[in-house]
Amino acid sequence: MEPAGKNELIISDVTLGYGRVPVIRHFSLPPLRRGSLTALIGPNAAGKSTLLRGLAGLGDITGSVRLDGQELVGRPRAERAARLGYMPQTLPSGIGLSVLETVVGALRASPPANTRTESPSAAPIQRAYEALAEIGIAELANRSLSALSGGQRQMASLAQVVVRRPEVLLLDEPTSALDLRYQALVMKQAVRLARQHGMIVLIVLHDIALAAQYADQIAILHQGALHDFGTPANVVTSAMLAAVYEVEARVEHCTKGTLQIIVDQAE
Ligand SMILES: Nc1ncnc2c1ncn2[C@@H]1O[C@H](COP(=O)(O)OP(=O)(O)OP(=O)(O)O)[C@@H](O)[C@H]1O
Repeated sequence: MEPAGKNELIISDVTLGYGRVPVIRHFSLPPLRRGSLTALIGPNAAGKSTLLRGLAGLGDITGSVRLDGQELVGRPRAERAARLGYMPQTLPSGIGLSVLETVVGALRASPPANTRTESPSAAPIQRAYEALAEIGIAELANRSLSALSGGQRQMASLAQVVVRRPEVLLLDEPTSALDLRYQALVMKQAVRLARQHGMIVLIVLHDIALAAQYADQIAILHQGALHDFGTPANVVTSAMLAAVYEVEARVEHCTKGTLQIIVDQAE
């Protein structure tokens, strides 16, 4: 029998915010398994970014975050960063550096915690090239990061996280600046990283249809608390959209588990 919490990320009773005011209050999720992709959705200012930052070790957090049964809250930032890869919503411009240099820099700053990589002994530059090729932007390797478009920079930022092969991927709106092709590419890569490398992927999305198409489960955050958690088919409902987003909308289920949300424009 597996020891308690093995292969799982368990978030329990987490509270955090800015100054004295908590944004996230007593937040818990059912265990997130290795190999799974969970979408975190919710309205603007619900606290999604705050939660991801707290999980990544940025900001004072109380409660418990256990990975493989080991408590992460209170552990040194570097240790957490090695196990949890975090892609922030606001991306650094990396002035003067090429995309490749920023990916090498990310790898050197926070080397993988273990050797669960295909080529653990490969040189950082080779690994960085591999990461860029893996997410489909090898042609950007020698471009200056600060000269990229918003979408290209988002892809480069993803490469900076993926290259480290963390056990947990925390991605804050990684598709917000991407066109349709790259949205699908990023979501497919996220699923692949979960399945092939046993990562636990937690990804903030505003596009509920995209979340429903790719996520194994969806967590809905509303005013700093968990509103619901479950499979897309179970949690994406007209009642949820009315309660959480305050919109009148229909949810139409299409083929292959996809869905369409039609918002009633009438005031
Ligand atoms: N640095 C900060 N200092 C003080 N308050 C903050 C800070 N960052 C965010 N907040 C507040 O915390 C709350 C949650 O913000 P957060 O960015 O986590 O929401 P979000 O769900 O990610 O929103 P969005 O979908 O708009 O990105 C908001 O009320 C916001 O004003």
